[in-house]
Amino acid sequence: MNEPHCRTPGTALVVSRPRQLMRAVLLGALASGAGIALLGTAAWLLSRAAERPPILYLMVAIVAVRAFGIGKGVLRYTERLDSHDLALRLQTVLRLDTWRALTQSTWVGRHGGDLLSRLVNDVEAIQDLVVRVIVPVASAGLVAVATTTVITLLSPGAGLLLAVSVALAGVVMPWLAARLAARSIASLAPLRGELATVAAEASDAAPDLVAYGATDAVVARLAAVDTRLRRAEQRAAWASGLAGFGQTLAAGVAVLGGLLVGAVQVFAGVLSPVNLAVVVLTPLALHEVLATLPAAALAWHRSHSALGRVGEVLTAPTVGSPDNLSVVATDTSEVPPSIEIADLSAGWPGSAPAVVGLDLTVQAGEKAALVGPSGTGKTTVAATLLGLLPPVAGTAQARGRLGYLAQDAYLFDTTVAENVRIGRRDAGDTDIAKALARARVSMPLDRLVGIHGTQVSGGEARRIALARLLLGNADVLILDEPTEHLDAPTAAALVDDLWATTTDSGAAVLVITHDPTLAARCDRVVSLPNPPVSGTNAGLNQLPAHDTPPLAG
Ligand SMILES: Nc1ncnc2c1ncn2[C@@H]1O[C@H](COP(=O)(O)OP(=O)(O)OP(=O)(O)O)[C@@H](O)[C@H]1O
Repeated sequence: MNEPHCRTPGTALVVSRPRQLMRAVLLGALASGAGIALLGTAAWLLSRAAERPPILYLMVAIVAVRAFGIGKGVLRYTERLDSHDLALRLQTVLRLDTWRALTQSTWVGRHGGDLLSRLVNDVEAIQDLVVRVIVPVASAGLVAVATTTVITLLSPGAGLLLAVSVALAGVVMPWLAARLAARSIASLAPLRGELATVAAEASDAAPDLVAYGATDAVVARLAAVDTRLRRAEQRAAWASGLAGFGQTLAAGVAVLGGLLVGAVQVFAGVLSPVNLAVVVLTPLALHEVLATLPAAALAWHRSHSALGRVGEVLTAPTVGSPDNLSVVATDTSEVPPSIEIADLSAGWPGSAPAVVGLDLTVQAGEKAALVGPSGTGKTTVAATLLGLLPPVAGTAQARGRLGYLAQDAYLFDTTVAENVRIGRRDAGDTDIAKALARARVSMPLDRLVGIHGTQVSGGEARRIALARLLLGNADVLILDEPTEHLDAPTAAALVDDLWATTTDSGAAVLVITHDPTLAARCDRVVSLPNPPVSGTNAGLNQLPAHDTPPLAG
């Protein structure tokens, strides 16, 4: 079945399956109705049985009590199946849409590390929209109308009192709970995100914090966020407790009022004593159903804020997109691999371009070095070539099978072999071992690297990432600091191998580096000057390798 992949938040999906939603509401109403009817019929049966009629007069009621008792459970179970199915579908579509939106933009990078944990919580909170808000509220509304109608038919006065108590317990109290807890609920998800960020940061930075004796400050920060979160939760709990108290009062009014009004009617001879039990006890069961509504009102607030935040991500302007990759995958037996950058201005959203007016062509079999002081935009050029950033002006295009060695290449918490296999999913262990050997890694394939590669050295991590790249048989290579963290002999040997491989295959290679020795081994060096205050990169230099300028950083 095709789910709609709209870029509007998930309410559209709920509405897009109206039949399933209506079925869940109806089943919910029937389940609650069966519970209320069970109490009403049982009340009637007990009162009538006290009059000692022939047993046959009670048979229908006895069977009805059993049917309502069994039906209540079966109907509730089927309602849960239906509503959870709808909620999980909603979650799946939202997760996919959110993931797609995140992969198509630099949204995460621009909004801090808590965004991901907040988004996970938010998408989960949206599930409540169906399970805890729409279905319980709509089904409670239906049974409230039906029960009040039945009681009004038996005793108009008791029916009126019941209607007032329903309005109090089903509308006023949930509204009050939501109003009192609105601010705390809005702050819950951001606070949970903040707590997750501080905890993750504390764990990642643990060695530095211990070394600088800064653990107390981080623990204090954790405790402060935890305290704010606990207070917000307490305020929300207090509001729903108050609403629960109001609901109990409303239920008491319905029962005692029904007893008084009903008793008067019994004495007046307009209500049978048997029906008095029904008029008095049935409202109790109805109020049990209404008791879930303050929680529904709080869940609505939570889901509503969550939908707002997820919607913000879904409707954020796309910044960079793998779908718009500036890489043209071509059959390089017909068109040689190349990198072509013309009059490129590149930069990050919200900032002035880091690079202005860059022209650079790397032909097949050629190696060019992109150098320049730290922060001058070398990695930004690579991100633009990869299609992660749209060019601010000009063009940047890679033609061929692109391989990228990122400056901070990610290592997954698995084995060396699995980290390398990402370069080519169908590669066997022999190919992986060869790629590792070419990248000068001498580790068992099944060696675990730890979270973010924490169980290997910086140089080993770099070489594992390089092996991943080599496995992919790319013919356009962008290497961001390939010799970083390596000692001089290892770096030299690794570059020898890399050069031999890429020269044989006729690859176009762009090396981003601060290493003058590596830059000197390239055919050409393009130097990025410090970013201009205004105007263009007039000082952009293309020098032969032996004229490499002194590099900063
Ligand atoms: N994700 C990002 N969002 C916003 N700005 C960024 C981002 N990454 C880098 N920048 C900014 O863009 C500019 C260029 O950064 P870039 O990483 O391209 O420089 P670089 O020349 O590669 O530096 P280095 O040699 O230190 O790696 C810098 O001012 C940097 O602060």
